[in-house]
Amino acid sequence: MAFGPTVALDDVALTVERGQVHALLGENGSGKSTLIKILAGYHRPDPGGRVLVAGRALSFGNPVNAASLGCRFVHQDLGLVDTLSVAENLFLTSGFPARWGTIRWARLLRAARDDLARVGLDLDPRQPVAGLSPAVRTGLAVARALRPGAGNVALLVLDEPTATLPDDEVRQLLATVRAAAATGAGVLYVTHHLDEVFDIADVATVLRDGRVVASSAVPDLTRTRLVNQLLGSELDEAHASSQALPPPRANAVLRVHDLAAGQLRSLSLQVRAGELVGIAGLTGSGRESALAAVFGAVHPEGGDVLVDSTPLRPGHPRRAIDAGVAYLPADRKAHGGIMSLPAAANLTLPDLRALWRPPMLRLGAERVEARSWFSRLDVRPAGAVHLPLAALSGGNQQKVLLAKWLRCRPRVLLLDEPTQGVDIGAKAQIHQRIVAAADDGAAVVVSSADVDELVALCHRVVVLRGGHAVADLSGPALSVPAVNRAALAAER
Ligand SMILES: Nc1ncnc2c1ncn2[C@@H]1O[C@H](COP(=O)(O)OP(=O)(O)OP(=O)(O)O)[C@@H](O)[C@H]1O
Repeated sequence: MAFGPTVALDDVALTVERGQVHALLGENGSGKSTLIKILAGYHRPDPGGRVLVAGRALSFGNPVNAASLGCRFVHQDLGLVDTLSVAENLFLTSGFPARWGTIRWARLLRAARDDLARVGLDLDPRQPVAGLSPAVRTGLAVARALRPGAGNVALLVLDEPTATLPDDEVRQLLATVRAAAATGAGVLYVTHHLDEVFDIADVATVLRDGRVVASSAVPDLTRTRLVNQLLGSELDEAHASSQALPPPRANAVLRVHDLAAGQLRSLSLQVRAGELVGIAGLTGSGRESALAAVFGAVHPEGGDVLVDSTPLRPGHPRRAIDAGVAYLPADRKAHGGIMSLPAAANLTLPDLRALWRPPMLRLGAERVEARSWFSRLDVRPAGAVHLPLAALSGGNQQKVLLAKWLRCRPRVLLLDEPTQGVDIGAKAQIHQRIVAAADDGAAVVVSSADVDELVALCHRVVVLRGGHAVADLSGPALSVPAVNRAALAAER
């Protein structure tokens, strides 16, 4: 299957067995999403290929046929309705049990309990979805996909279900995935996390440049072998992420005092020029809203933010940008970029001054600049600056959005989940760029569910729990177990 000159998939063959978890891995842009979109009936591949589901041929470009053959998909966007209950969400796609035009609630609740038990979820089906943790929400989407009322399930496809989940929630979700395979469905599981492959997968297939480079039984694999299959060369993973950090300067650039927003009750923080500070915490700890509140993307309920001793006006992101603050949000599709605009335009959007020759924007110069950032962050395909952002793979979109803020040479760089969806090689490149921005004098704050990432990347890590900072770890006290201990300790 090709998009113009880009061959996204080339002669791909794989078999997912019933009752097994089959991991699908590959660098950003290697073709994973394209394969899933073909299975889901979204893309029609070039003639010649075929897909059999439980022995029956899939009719390409036809989502209804994919569903009737028993293919189910849990995409990164889970498609849950927050204002409805767990039970109502379960029945949304398959229809509610009804008699004489009235919903039979008792029957619905009974069936919902069975659906939840099938994937090991201990939930009250009457509770609203809005209050559920991300892992439980994903588990609920899995339970919905496996509902017997929705027909026989032959294949369950999960697209990076753990991309931004904290460790303890990943464990919870993996148990749900195991339970899903135990129901007899074949599970195709897309991930960038190698640990998960060894935790739950029976088989791992690796794509590179649209081709299958290896398909191995997981017991026959080692981590090094898998990394080599992914990257096509040796990569010293430890070296890639843990690097000697340049020391921070003396002057505090960012001062946050008693900030409150959403689940964040009180955050006070000083970040010096050249300093990399991590923010850790479980779902609900206040971590998710912390950086958005500092930037003003959400209106804080209280507190002050100062950049170089000048207070920012709360809830006014444009003022924050003018003061030299850059913010990469966690949800790149909703808030991070404009998917329909070319990648080059996304890159230059926050600061067009150098490209503006009234009454025209110098589009040629914009492309030249975008190409140079593409090469610095190894965005692929290298010549794709003119393509809409939506046409880049997820990990490459993330690199473009990071480049957009690095280009502004911010005084304060706020990064929410900066390496979500990026492959292990690209993660190391992104870390190097973030360290370079700090070395250039930026005060950097990184919020991430990935504690390994924070410990490898930051001078110190502030741990949030119950909306408050409960630990500030640095030097020898900074380690993955220490951060996890602080994040998990009993609520105050
Ligand atoms: N609609 C499209 N138009 C043009 N090119 C596309 C389109 N969709 C995908 N591509 C290209 O096809 C290739 C494969 O992309 P795909 O999204 O399948 O990668 P992926 O393995 O899912 O990557 P990631 O891990 O970053 O999500 C990439 O080079 C991508 O830019």
